[in-house]
Amino acid sequence: METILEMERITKKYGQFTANQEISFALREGEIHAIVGENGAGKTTLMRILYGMEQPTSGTIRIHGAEKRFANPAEAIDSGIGMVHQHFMLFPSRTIAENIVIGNEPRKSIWFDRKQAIAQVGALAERFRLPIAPGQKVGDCPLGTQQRVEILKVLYNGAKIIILDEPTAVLTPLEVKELLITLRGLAEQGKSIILITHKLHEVMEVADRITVLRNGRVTGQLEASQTTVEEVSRLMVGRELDGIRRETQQAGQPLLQVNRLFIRGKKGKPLLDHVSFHVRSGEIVGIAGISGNGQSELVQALTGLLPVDEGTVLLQGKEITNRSVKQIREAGLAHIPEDRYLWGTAKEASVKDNAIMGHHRLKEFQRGGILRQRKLDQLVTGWINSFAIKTSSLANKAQNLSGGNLQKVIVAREIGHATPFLLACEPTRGVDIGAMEFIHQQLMDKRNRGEAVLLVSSELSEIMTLSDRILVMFEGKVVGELNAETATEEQISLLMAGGKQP
Ligand SMILES: Nc1ncnc2c1ncn2[C@@H]1O[C@H](COP(=O)(O)OP(=O)(O)OP(=O)(O)O)[C@@H](O)[C@H]1O
Repeated sequence: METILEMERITKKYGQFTANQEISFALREGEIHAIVGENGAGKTTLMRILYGMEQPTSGTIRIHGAEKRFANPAEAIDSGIGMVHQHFMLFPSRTIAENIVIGNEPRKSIWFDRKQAIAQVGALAERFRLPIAPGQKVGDCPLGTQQRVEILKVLYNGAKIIILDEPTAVLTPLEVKELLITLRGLAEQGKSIILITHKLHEVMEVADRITVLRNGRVTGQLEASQTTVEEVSRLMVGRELDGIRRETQQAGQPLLQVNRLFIRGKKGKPLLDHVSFHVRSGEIVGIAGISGNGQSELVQALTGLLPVDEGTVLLQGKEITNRSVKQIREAGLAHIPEDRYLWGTAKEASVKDNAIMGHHRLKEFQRGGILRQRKLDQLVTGWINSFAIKTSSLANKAQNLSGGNLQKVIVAREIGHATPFLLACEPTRGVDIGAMEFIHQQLMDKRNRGEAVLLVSSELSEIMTLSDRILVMFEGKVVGELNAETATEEQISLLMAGGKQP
């Protein structure tokens, strides 16, 4: 296979900090090349340089042997590079076809030629075997379809090299399978794919080669068929992973009691349909379900972000139904939100301010109405060390942190104070395997201390590893409860898809 892209000795410095250190990387035509590495290893930085979003401090990019410099993404696109971002950049009120052709629309004299756009997009989708309905509104499509639209957009613009940044993070297990098949199909048709991901099993399934980054440097370049998940994770993390320690433990009294919660929906169907369950002290209860089946509404109802129409929520015996977020937190609830950017952080604020948010009101951190800065610095520095959060300083803006490191700030903030109850939503989304194991152990320790955790996750493996009991949600209802020790992935998947418990 011919080499299409070479990145040679790329270095990127932000002030004193080196995000990429002499990284060399070659991509062959028709290959899927995974780039893996811990949070903050420099994967996204390298791709932003390739896509013209950042300029390297030094180093060379060549395409088909010719040296290139991309001042902006438009220049990278002109050279056949496309990027599918983690957060989709689509117009929800526009159709699939309009989203794909935007910026390069077919025209009949000066007017947008809608018919032609639909025909072109339809033909493109067929050629690359990406099923979509060109006339459908993007806002009505599930995330898996929206991602296909992003891929088609990149193909429409003539990309030969396609960069995908954590593409499976938001997908259901079935959508993940479909995406991996799509990627193989694209590679077979000669496209070269760079895949950034933390999911090593997916890497093993789909990639031809793997480049491992650690602290901004390349620590390994491997053929996927000749390596193992264990070897790759050792190169990523620099040590063997331990596995998590679960103590046998008798669950105690119910800490959270949810009784017949009901939220009316706009289209007649309830968003939550008389949901009842409890979580006892010393227990992790997992909620499994395909996203969009009421999990988000349940979480928002429990945390005071969405009012409920009927039913009650009790925390440590005290009613918290329809109370304010502040009141609910004061009653003993901590919350790792599912979307770290929307609910979890203030991007413009410092790492320290983000880490103490919500806790700044605690008496121990105030004296005479003034924050005890030194004490707070000590607290946050302790978290930065124990969670291995990569940041240049406490004053660094949250938006400068890599996605996984920002997630660790949120987890530290919500676990750092031993609240009796934790609602953990997608707690390891976007974090590397070392950090994932660390966060899992923190959740388990919380349970082992006799506190309680409600875990909402789209990762079945996470639910199965951590939970004592598993509840499955479908169409706003809890449709099954399983003992995690005996439950199988097949049983849970069946319930998630609306099947009956055998
Ligand atoms: N604009 C910036 N200013 C200062 N530091 C930055 C900036 N952008 C990135 N960094 C730092 O560079 C390092 C590499 O970040 P990058 O986003 O490339 O990591 P990553 O490997 O993609 O991590 P993740 O898996 O968490 O997404 C991080 O420590 C990050 O804080």
